This record gives sequence, C-alpha cells and structure tokens, in this order.
Amino acid sequence: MTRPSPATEDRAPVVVSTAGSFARSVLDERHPALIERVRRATPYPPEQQRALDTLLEEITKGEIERLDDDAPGAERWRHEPFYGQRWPDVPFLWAESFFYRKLLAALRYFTPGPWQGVDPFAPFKNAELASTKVDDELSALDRLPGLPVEEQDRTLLHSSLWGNRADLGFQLSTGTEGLGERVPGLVTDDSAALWEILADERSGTVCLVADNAGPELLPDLVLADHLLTTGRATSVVLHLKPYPYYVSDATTADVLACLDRLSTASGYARDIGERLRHAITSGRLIPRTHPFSCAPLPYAHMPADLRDDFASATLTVMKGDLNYRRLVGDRHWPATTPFSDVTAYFPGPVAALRTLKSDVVTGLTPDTVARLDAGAESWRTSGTHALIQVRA
Ligand SMILES: O=P(O)(O)OC[C@H]1O[C@](O)(CO)[C@@H](O)[C@@H]1O
Repeated sequence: MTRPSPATEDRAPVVVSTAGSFARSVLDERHPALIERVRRATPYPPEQQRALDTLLEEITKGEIERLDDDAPGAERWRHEPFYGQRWPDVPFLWAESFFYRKLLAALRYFTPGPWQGVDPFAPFKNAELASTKVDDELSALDRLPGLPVEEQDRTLLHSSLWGNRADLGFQLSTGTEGLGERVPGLVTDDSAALWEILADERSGTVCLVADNAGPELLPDLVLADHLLTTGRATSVVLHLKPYPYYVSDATTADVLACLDRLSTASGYARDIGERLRHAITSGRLIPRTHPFSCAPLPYAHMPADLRDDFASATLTVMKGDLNYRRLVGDRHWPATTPFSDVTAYFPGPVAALRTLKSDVVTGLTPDTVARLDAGAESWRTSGTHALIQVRA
C-alpha cells in the first residue's frame, strides 16, 4: 500500500466542524434532505422507516455509531477510529462515505430479502435520464460526424467535463434551477497535454473513472466510444461504483440504462449505442467495480491491484469532484500547490475532468486565484467553474 508523502500528511484534512463551511452544510442540510427524499421516492416498509428515523437522529444529534450489518465488505468499517465521536468532528470524506454506507444498511440494501439490491436513488436517476433535456443532447449528436476530428475531440471532452454538473447530491442544496451560469473558460486547461498522451502511437488502455450516472455518464460513454473509434484507445476500462453512492454515482445498472437510452434513440446516438454494446461484448469496453471506489480514502491509499490497473493504462481519466478530492487528497491545499506534486504518487498519467463543487483545488496560478477571489460568487463550490488537469 502506497502512502502519501510526508508533505501530504502534514496538510490539514477537510473536516466538517467549521460552522458555515461547505462541508458542514453537506452534513447539516444535504444528508437530512436526502433521507426525506429517499422516503418519499420509494414506499419502504416500517422496519426501514424506523431505521431511517434512527439514522436521522444519529446524524443530527448523536455520535457516530458502528454499522450493524455484516454484509460483504462491512468488515472494512469494523476498526475505524471515529466511532463515538460527533459527526462534525471527523474528516469530511470519511463522514460522507460512512453516511452513504449507513443509509444503504438502513434500507436493507445488502440484506438478503425483498429489498436487497434495490437502488434507493434509482427513481431520481431514472427521472433525469428520461428528461427531454437528454433527448435534446442525444439529438445534438447528429452533428458530430460532420465536424473535423479536433472539433469532435474538444466537443466530446467538454461535454464529458460539463456533464459533471449533473449531480443529484449537489442539486439537493442548489435545486435544479440553483446551478449558476457556467463560466466560460476553465480555471485551468491541460487538454492539449491530454490529447498528446492519447496521440501516442502505442495506444493502449484508457481507464475512465466514472462519476455520476445519467446526464454525466452518457457523455462519458460517448467519449469512450470516440476514443475507441478514433484509435486513441484499444480498450477502455470503465470504473463504476459497486453499490449506490453519493446519490447519483454510476453503477453497472446505470451503464445499462444509458445503453438502452442510446439504443432506443434515433440517428447517431443510436449508432453510438450499438457500437458501445458491441464494445462490451467484444471486451473493448470493460466495466469494473472495485470496492475501493466506495472507500473513504484518497487514491494515495489505493490497494495494489487497483494501482496495477492504473499503472498499465495509457491514461487514467478521473471524473468529477469526489474523484478529484480523492486524487489530490481532501486537504486544505493552497490553490497554487502544483497538481503534479499532489499526484506524484499516482502510478501513471492521470487527468482530472471536474466542475468545482467543494473547497479543494490545486494547480492554479496566483493570478487566476486572485481573479477568482475578487469575484462575488463562491467559485470553489458553486459548480460554475471547471478544470482539466493532467499529470503526464
Ligand atoms: O458528483 P461529484 O462531482 O463527485 O460531486 C460530489 C459532490 O458531493 C460532495 O462531496 C458534497 O456532497 C462535493 O464534493 C461535491 O459537490
């Protein structure tokens, strides 16, 4: 197991406790709101309703209690140091991750019986995927084959990047209308380096570490198809979550739902859907669900088998805010800390495609930070800004 450098360990982790902080608002507002939404979306029986009451009581007034299920994987939570502490006093990444695991336990997601494997977030994900906005995005793909390849590259990279705003956890506090206007121009843009890595003649595997389902996963899949059809990748390993997580994170079921959506569309979207189905059956698009994908740990602590996966890839693309926090470490870095320093441990070339939805950021120039800080909005957390960062 690789440990982060001492410099990484020295930097304070993001904890929840600071009143008025972004992290605190997630625990105080988003998590209770999510429990209520889950209750309303699915008619869970009394046992689960009571377990939800208990969880709500614990996260709002109580101390962190141990998991009380023994589902596969539960043992990884047995020896955590935070039990008995108050929720706001522990690292943000850990608190969020444990909350999602407890929510699933309350809903009997892992317990053999009628509710096993029922995704509590599926009603929200399905509604998003069925939206007319998605119809419009799929129709817009008809224009793609008419564009020069460089323009296709840019369009598909940016739609995968900005697709990251489609995050149902985020919408719990902003509302669907609450996302601010996208700010044109990225806070940092290493896309030239990204295409350079992929232009290497010895093209190989690209690892695409997915984030949200539906409106983010669709452009991710379209990008995967583009990499395969243009020969930038001989195969794409698509890392998904092994169980529902952070509301809208993509699971295998969500990939299948996207493929259905593409295949039942018309025009070029349908062609892409057919190619992607074939890519899976022929082993060129490889879904993977590593348990570490739901671990409350930074990638610096990844296990050897996952490290080997990333080490053998031409490029690993990390999608989204949570993957970014885990990639650089969920710590209070000065925003000018070089991205290449904080990702030096990563076993191969890595790219982050992320809209900014939490406090953590690295790799910005002093001028950019000064300009952003001078603006009125909370650029770090509002989802209005985005970045493409690469460490070759
Ligand atoms: O879906 P993403 O981009 O990983 O974002 C996850 C979101 O959840 C948070 O962890 C807060 O719940 C933020 O970091 C971010 O806004």
